Amino acid sequence: MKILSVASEVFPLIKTGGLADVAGALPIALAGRGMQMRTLMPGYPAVMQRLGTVEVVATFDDLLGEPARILATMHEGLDILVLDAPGFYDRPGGPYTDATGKDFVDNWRRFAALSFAGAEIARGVLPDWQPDLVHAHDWQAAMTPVYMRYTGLQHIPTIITVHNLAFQGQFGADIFPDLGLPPEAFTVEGLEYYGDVGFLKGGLRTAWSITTVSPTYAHEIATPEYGMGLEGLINARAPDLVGLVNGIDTAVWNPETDTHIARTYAAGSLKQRAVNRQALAERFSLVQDAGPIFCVVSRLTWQKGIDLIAETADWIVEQGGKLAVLGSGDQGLEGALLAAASRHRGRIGIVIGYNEPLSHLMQAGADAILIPSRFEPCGLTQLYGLRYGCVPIVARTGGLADTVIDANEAALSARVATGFQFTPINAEGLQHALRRAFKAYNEPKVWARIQNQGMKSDVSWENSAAHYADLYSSLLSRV
Ligand SMILES: Nc1ncnc2c1ncn2[C@@H]1O[C@H](COP(=O)(O)OP(=O)(O)O[C@H]2O[C@H](CO)[C@@H](O)[C@H](O)[C@H]2O)[C@@H](O)[C@H]1O
Repeated sequence: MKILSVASEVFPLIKTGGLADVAGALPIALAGRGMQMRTLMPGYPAVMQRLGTVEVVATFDDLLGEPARILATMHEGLDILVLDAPGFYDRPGGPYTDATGKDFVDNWRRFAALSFAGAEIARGVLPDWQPDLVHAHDWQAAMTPVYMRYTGLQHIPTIITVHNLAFQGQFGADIFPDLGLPPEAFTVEGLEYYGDVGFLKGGLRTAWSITTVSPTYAHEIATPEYGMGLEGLINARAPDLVGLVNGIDTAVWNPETDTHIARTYAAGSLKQRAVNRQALAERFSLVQDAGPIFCVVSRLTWQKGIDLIAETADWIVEQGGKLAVLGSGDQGLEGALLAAASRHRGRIGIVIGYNEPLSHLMQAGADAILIPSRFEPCGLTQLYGLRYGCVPIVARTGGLADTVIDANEAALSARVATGFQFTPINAEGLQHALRRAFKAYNEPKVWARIQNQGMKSDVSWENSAAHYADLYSSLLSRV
């Protein structure tokens, strides 16, 4: 089976968040099941620099206003198609924002172009490869099924995966004439969204099937509380919606072989973690005492509940805990955390920025990872935590609820507990979970049992890849 995946970021070529991890790991997991997935992504400067040998497989004189080419290459086992369109992608900044962090004003055109190219590949513009099915990720690729629907390709199955409904790609109606679509695409059956153009809305309306990244989130987004205005549409499409929990790349995230950590270890040699713990404490200038180190690796945003961390930081220190935070994002939250760190030197350490190797050391050295998200479609850092014996303390929402087994009395005695969950999602809820975590931490046998059980959890792609493969097959059987 030939599948085209379309995504705006793919690890290890470029990553700003969890989407990249998933877009980079799923093709490899599917390869073992006889599926050939090629991934179309934009040629940002960071991507172009990393490419080895490329072959030009298609050219466009005018792709929504710019000349463009599609380059084919293999990169660390991934079959990549790069959309090389310098007018759209060759500029300083990140994938979506300029160097000052502001969204590019032409993001609608940049990602409509990506989607347009995806639809052209589905039409057969590559010399010897045409996909049987197209799988688009998030709003940046969501126009792919829209273009396919309105340009005569509706017979090819399409899937849109929602990694985060909060990001919808909504733009003024004035862009519509430049999208190269027939007028009927700007109706409630297509792109029209409260008078605007909604890229994700259009994808959700036109794709054959919708997936999101956990069963709980699939239920949640059908409610006004989590639906972000799209709950009506999500409900209407409920028969075509499924929640499939993400896996992680267990080769990249493997404490037995990880080259980013100070000492490798396995479930049977958890004592070796102490070396990583010490390296972590040094990196964050934390005192070396017996109190637990809680870490946070996250975008620093309201979604991720980082304000709850700031609110709880003093209390954690009072209880004898330490806090190591790696992340960047909202300036107010960065400021609040930096202020907490300067109040508690040696007890709270903050690194502002994005640092992939350091994120590995944190999972390998911290005792627990805090994830107090207000909503969390799946969450990956709790899965890394499980794999690394870094006990996850999570809000009971979305994929966090689906992947962590709360250490309540029953789960502890049945030896199935892998972490701590809390609700309501506020500072009191978090403190309550932390109180339970401190107690367990002070009973080394109990803590080790939770760590060990977590390390036994299946966080690989095996299960999910099988579900995706079944979904692809069932869609193809409808052709
Ligand atoms: N400062 C930093 N330095 C280094 N690494 C950092 C970092 N900040 C974050 N990361 C890394 O970025 C990734 C973030 O993953 P999350 O699951 O939290 O996803 P995110 O909210 O980006 O994505 C969305 O998509 C994913 C994938 O489907 C869903 O799991 C999630 O719920 C949804 O919100 C992790 O690999 C994490 O280690």
